Amino acid sequence: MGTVVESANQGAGTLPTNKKVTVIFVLGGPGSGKGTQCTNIVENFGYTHLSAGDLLRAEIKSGSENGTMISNMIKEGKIVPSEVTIKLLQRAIQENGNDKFLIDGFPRNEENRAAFELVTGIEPECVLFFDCPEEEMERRLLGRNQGREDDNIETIRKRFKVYMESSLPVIEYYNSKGKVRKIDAAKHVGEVFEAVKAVFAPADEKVAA
Ligand SMILES: Nc1ncnc2c1ncn2[C@@H]1O[C@H](COP(=O)(O)OP(=O)(O)OP(=O)(O)O)[C@@H](O)[C@H]1O
Ligand SMILES: Nc1ccn([C@@H]2O[C@H](COP(=O)(O)O)[C@@H](O)[C@H]2O)c(=O)n1
Ligand SMILES: [Mg+2]
Repeated sequence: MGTVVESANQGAGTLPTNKKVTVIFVLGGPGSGKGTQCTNIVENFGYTHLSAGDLLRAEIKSGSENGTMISNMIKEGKIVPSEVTIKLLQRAIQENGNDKFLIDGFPRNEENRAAFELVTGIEPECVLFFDCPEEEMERRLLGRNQGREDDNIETIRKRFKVYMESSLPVIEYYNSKGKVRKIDAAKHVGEVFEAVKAVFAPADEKVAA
């Protein structure tokens, strides 16, 4: 498994205001544990976590003119038009003092991927892929209990279908570019994080540990 080495240019992108940032995309099926592991990465490696789903849910709560459309899409497990999600991500990056971001749950389809690259010029440093069997993801989502409107069996099945048809091809695209770091996400949280740490910790630190 490769390591994440911060460098001046590789994997960094420049936003319109010339803010130079390092971005890691965090992908995997619904309930694979992306948010859980991002919290661990933030605490240990100084990244800022941006969840596309959380930004969309906050946009609904803010009373935005797009709120009803976003809410309907989420209830149906569908992917919101890229321009909406990218604007939210761009704003969050610009407003944050950090220059290292975990972008969780994005890009979700080819349109997300291509539009983000075109608008921001950002290429991810790497893609963390949380690989988990569907039956385990279903069990986790049904037990999550966070009041999410899409954590019901009907919507969960739609989300799995969208994941298989639209999101997996994006992971395959990055895999073909050698950017994917695949993690077995079916294990316990602590074990999954051990595998995540191996991606982030530079090789010399691993030897010293
Ligand atoms: N390795 C794990 N083993 C068991 N339960 C887990 C594990 N990782 C996360 N969970 C639990 O599974 C549920 C889903 O986790 P999480 O919210 O991190 O997934 P996610 O990939 O962000 O999902 P979504 O795509 O729906 O946002 C949560 O209740 C979380 O506590
Ligand atoms: N790039 C994205 C990300 C998410 N959505 C919508 O939000 C829902 C929840 O996303 P989570 O990552 O929090 O599970 C998702 O099912 C989509 O409806 C999106 O449209 N585009
Ligand atoms: Mg999540």
